[in-house]
Amino acid sequence: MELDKMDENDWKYHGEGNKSLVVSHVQHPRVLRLLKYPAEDSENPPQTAEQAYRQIQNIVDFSSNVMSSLLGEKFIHSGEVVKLPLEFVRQLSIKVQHQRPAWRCDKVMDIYSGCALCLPNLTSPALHQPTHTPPLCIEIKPKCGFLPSPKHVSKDIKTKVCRYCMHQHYKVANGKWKRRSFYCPLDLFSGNRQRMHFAIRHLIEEPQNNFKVFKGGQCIYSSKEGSDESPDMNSLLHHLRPYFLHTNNRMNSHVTSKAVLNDFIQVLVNALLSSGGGDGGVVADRQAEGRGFCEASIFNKERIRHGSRGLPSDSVLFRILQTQMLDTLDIEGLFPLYRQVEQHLQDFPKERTRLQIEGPYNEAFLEKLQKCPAEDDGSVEYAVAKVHQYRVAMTAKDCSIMVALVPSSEEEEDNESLSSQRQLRDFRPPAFSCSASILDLDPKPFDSIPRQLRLDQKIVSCYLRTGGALPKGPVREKEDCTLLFHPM
Ligand SMILES: O=P(O)(O)O[C@@H]1[C@@H](OP(=O)(O)O)[C@H](OP(=O)(O)O)[C@H](O)[C@H](OP(=O)(O)O)[C@H]1OP(=O)(O)O
Ligand SMILES: Nc1ncnc2c1ncn2[C@@H]1O[C@H](COP(=O)(O)OP(=O)(O)OP(=O)(O)O)[C@@H](O)[C@H]1O
Repeated sequence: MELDKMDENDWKYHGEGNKSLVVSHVQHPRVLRLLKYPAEDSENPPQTAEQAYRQIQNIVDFSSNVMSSLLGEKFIHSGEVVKLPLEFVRQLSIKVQHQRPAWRCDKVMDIYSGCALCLPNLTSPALHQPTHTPPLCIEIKPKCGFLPSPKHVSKDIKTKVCRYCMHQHYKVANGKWKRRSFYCPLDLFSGNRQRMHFAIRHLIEEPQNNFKVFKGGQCIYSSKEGSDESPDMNSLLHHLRPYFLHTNNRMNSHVTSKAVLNDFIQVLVNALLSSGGGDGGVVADRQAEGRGFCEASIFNKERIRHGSRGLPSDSVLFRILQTQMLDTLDIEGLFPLYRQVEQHLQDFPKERTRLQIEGPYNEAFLEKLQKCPAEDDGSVEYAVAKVHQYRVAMTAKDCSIMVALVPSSEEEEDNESLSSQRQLRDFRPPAFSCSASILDLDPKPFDSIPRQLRLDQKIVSCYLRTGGALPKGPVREKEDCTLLFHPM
C-alpha cells in the first residue's frame, strides 16, 4: 500500500461495530479499521494522534502477543498500524457517511489522528486458485459459551440461564432489537452436531449482530437494527442455492430450500468443528459440571440422539471457549479484586506501569495472567492477575469468527467426485476449502469493569422481572424443526 498515493475512491464502506469502522479496498484483499469517537467529541478529538497510534499499536500487541497465544496463531491476523494522509481520511469519512447505519451514527469516524489498523480482508480469502464461484464467508459473534460457577454468583438464575439468553430480554425491553433471538451460545459451543445445527438455524432466523454472510466480499445477509422486518431469508437462499445443488452425486436443480439450508448449516458445523489435524480432545468439565446447558434454550434436551462428543481441542470454538473460561469468578467474584487493584493504584499511582494495567501487552503481561496463583493470597499480584484474566476472557466473549468457504475448483471437484462416488453412495457434501479466523480481539479497558457489573445486574433483574419464566419441559418441538420459508 503506497501511503502517499491513497485515494478514497479505491476504498468502500465495509462495516462497523461499536468502536471501529471498516473500509475495504476495491481490488486488493485488505481492509482499514479506523477508530470511532462519540459524535459529541467530533470537534475536539478525545485523544492526540500519538495516543490514537498507541491505542492501535496496543490492539496489535494484544492480539499478537496475548490472544494469539491463547487462541492459536493459525486463527489470528493481527495486522499493522498505518499512518494515513489526513486529507484521504477526511474524504473517506465523507464518502462512507451515507452508507453507515443510522443507529451507529452516535459515533463518528476518527478523522484527526490519521492512524488505522490495516488487516487482511477476511471476507475475500484466497485459499486456492480463484474459482468461478466467489467464496462465502460467514461471520459469527458467538458470545459467552458457559454458565458461571454457583460459587461466585448471588442469583441462582445465573447458573441456569446463560447471559446471552437473559440479555435478549433486556435488549428487547430496551428497544435495541425488535424480536428476541432463540440462538443460545451454549448450544453452539456444545460440540454436539444437533445442538450446533439448531443454534445456527436460530442465528439465521434472527441474526442481530451475531451473524452475517458475505459472498465475494459483499455482505448479503445481516440484520438491520431497529428494523421491523426480518432479514430476507429467500434472498439468502437464492444466493446459497448454486453452492448446494449436488445431491446423490448429481447436479439437482430441484433441491428444496430446506435441503439447501440444511447443507449450508452442515458445512458450517463441520468448519467450526474442524480440528486442523489436532487430537480431538474434548471440553469435559463444562458439561460434567452442568455448565454447558442453558435452561432457556429451546433445544429440547431429549432430542439429543447421541451424547455430546465435545469440541475438538484445536477447533476454533474450543480455543475461544477455553479463553472465555479464564473468567473463573464471574463479574461478581471479580469485582472485589478490581476494587482492591483500584485502591492500590490510588495509593501507589506508579504501580500502574509495573502492573501493566494499560499494557504493554507483551510476554510479561501474558505471563502475569498465566502464572496466577491458584488461591487468593491477598496480594495485589493475585488481584491484578485475575483482573487481567477477566479482561482477556471479555475479549474472547466479544470476538467474532469468520468462516471462509471457498468452493473447490471444477477440476478438483471432478477428481474428488470420482473418488467420493466410490466412497459415498448417497450423499456428497459440497466441496469447499474451509478456514476460520478470529476478529475483533481488542483489549477491554481496565475501567470498563464497573460497567460490566452494572450491566450484569440490570440484565438479571430485567430477566427476573420480565422473562424469568423458563420454558416448561420439552416445549417448542415444532419451532425447533421449522424455519419459515416463503415460496421462491
Ligand atoms: O457487554 P455486552 O455483552 O453487551 O457486549 C458489548 C457488545 O454488545 P452485544 O451484547 O454483543 O450486542 C457491543 O456490540 P454492539 O455495539 O451491540 O454491536 C460491543 O461489542 C461492546 O464492546 P466495546 O465496548 O465496543 O469494546 C461489548 O461490550 P463489552 O462488554 O465486551 O465491553
Ligand atoms: N479483517 C477483516 N476483514 C473483513 N471484515 C472485517 C475485518 N475486520 C472487521 N471486519 C468487519 O467489520 C465489522 C466491524 O469490525 P469489528 O467487529 O472489529 O468492530 P468493533 O467496533 O470492534 O466491534 P464491536 O462492536 O464488537 O466493538 C465486523 O463485524 C466485520 O464484518
